[in-house]
Amino acid sequence: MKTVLSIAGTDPTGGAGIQTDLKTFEAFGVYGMAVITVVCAQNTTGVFGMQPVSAELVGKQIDCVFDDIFPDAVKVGMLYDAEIIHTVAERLKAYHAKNIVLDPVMMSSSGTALLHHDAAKVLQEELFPLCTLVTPNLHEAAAVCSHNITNREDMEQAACEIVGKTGGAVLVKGGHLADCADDLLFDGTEMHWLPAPRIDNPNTHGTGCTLSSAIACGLAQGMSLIGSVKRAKRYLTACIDFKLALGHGSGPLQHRIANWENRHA
Ligand SMILES: Nc1ncnc2c1ncn2[C@@H]1O[C@H](COP(=O)(O)OP(=O)(O)O)[C@@H](O)[C@H]1O
Ligand SMILES: Cc1ncc(COP(=O)(O)OP(=O)(O)O)c(N)n1
Repeated sequence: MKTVLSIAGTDPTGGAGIQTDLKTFEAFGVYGMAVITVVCAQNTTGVFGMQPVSAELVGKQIDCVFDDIFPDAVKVGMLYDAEIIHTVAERLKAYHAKNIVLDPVMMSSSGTALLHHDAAKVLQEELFPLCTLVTPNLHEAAAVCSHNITNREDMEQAACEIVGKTGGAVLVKGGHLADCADDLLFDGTEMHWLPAPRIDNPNTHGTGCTLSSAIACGLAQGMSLIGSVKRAKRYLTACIDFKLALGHGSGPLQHRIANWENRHA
């Protein structure tokens, strides 16, 4: 049995964070584990409160996992502050964790900051270099590169800049592009565009969490990086296209989809 660990925050309505990560792990048939970094009071309409877990307890949770069931891949999501980032980076390094996929969560779609303003630098300096893949959306990539990213040309430039800083691979997600949902994978050698039509669906809460978790599953299962990303994108597109309608805001995704493997992204 392949095992995947998510280190992330929570969403009691199940749309984002740990809850959606575990649903994704289940859909891919891997054994899912979870270390909680911050408890969030959030739903489809917004974020109403956050209580970080102490960095010490985050570290102990990670020890409990790695000392007992060593994960084949790790997905890292919301980390909240510099102290938690530092602890997570220190532990992942000490355990020689493999196949680390980082979704550098900074802001909710409703506009709430999910990362302290002084922590983005620590994230880049301490965690990015440990990762197999970093998956910023356009806003997160812009924060890392310090310039706006609004089109495919900007995305290619940002991908080069981010790989130049980290040495690992980057997936710049195009979910916030105006007319399509094309993502760009750059591994330092080749650029791979993953084209996808923009699906007319306001319910896209947790798309970034789902995508990064699905990629981690592929890596855990021994797939190549490009193979894992393409399969994850196909799965995510099917989840969005199901058009589940729950809640009063930007709703969550459906995770149990029949025959999604046979669909084009
Ligand atoms: N309306 C949509 N139609 C199709 N794919 C989408 C749509 N919205 C987002 N995606 C895809 O969901 C994934 C997450 O994208 P994005 O929204 O950019 O990240 P985040 O959730 O981190 O803000 C990407 O693969 C993106 O292309
Ligand atoms: C606990 C937690 N983690 C991450 C997010 C953000 O989710 P993401 O899939 O990156 O994007 P949106 O749902 O904001 O479009 C979150 N809200 N909570």
